[in-house]
Amino acid sequence: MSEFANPRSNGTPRPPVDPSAVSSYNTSFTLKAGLAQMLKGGVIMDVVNAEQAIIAERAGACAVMALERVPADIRAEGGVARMSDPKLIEEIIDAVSIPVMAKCRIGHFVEAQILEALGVDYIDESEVLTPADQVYHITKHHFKVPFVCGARNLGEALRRISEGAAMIRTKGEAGTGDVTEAVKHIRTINQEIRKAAGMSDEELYVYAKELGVSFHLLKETAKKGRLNVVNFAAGGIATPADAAMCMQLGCDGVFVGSGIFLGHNPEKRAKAIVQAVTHYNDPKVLAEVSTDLGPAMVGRTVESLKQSERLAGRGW
Ligand SMILES: O=C(CO)[C@H](O)[C@H](O)COP(=O)(O)O
Repeated sequence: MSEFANPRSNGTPRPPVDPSAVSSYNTSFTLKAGLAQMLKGGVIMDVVNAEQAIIAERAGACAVMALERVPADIRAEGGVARMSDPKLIEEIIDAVSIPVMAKCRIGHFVEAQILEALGVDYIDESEVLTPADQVYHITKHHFKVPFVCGARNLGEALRRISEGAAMIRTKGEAGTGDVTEAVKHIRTINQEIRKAAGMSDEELYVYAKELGVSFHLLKETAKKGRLNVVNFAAGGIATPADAAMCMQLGCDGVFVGSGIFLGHNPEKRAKAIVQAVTHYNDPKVLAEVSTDLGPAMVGRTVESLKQSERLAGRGW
């Protein structure tokens, strides 16, 4: 046995690492993360059919998320939630010119392969669907299409980025219409980045171990003072004020799912939320766009949810 052989292998020599493959990983990640930068300052809206997708596009959404049921309905109906029917996704792709995202289950790399073959612009490996794997997330570097993933804290965000996620969204508690968890996750990530930014290398090594992340990625994040990919807010955003609050807390944009098409007057609310994200620092505009929208979705408070009903705990 050579001195470099792995004692646990069957003796077959491991192929040497191909440096060009490593650098193409990096190039492709840079491209995918750059693509996500183009969504900055925008609103991504959940839509369940082509008609809603057209409303979202006309309202100024920067992208749509194609799915069969918005999170509030997934929550209400229960059962196993899976990738949507390709027919629905194709109808939505045909209906709009803005990017179309679609969700696969956590760890379900075959659903991701199918979504990539359908030509979606982004895949969301989402805790809103029932996880397919209790241990592993998808190795997103293996795909050409960019992925967005949810995170509740800096550790989760950096682990997903290491796996190849080109965009992060705070998880919030989807389908509730209650913005508290989104706010908590945004604040947690911000606080943890600030903490890392004040650390020496020795301290960062220990913090990286504590968070379960790569020292180099943590150091890069600390130096930048932000994630190295865009971070959108998601989960429970139901009003223009919710959306503007997430932006003022430092997010690059927002996802709105249940809040638009389960509220009254979806067209007006969709436009109002887009305006609120654009003018998030202008209370006069926020007052104007918040006026006369009709009732927001009824929703549920996060506090009233049983542990088993919480979606944000899925993924690790
Ligand atoms: O899963 C999503 C992002 O990938 C949803 O778009 C978002 O989280 C929806 O949450 P809500 O219905 O509470 O707006």
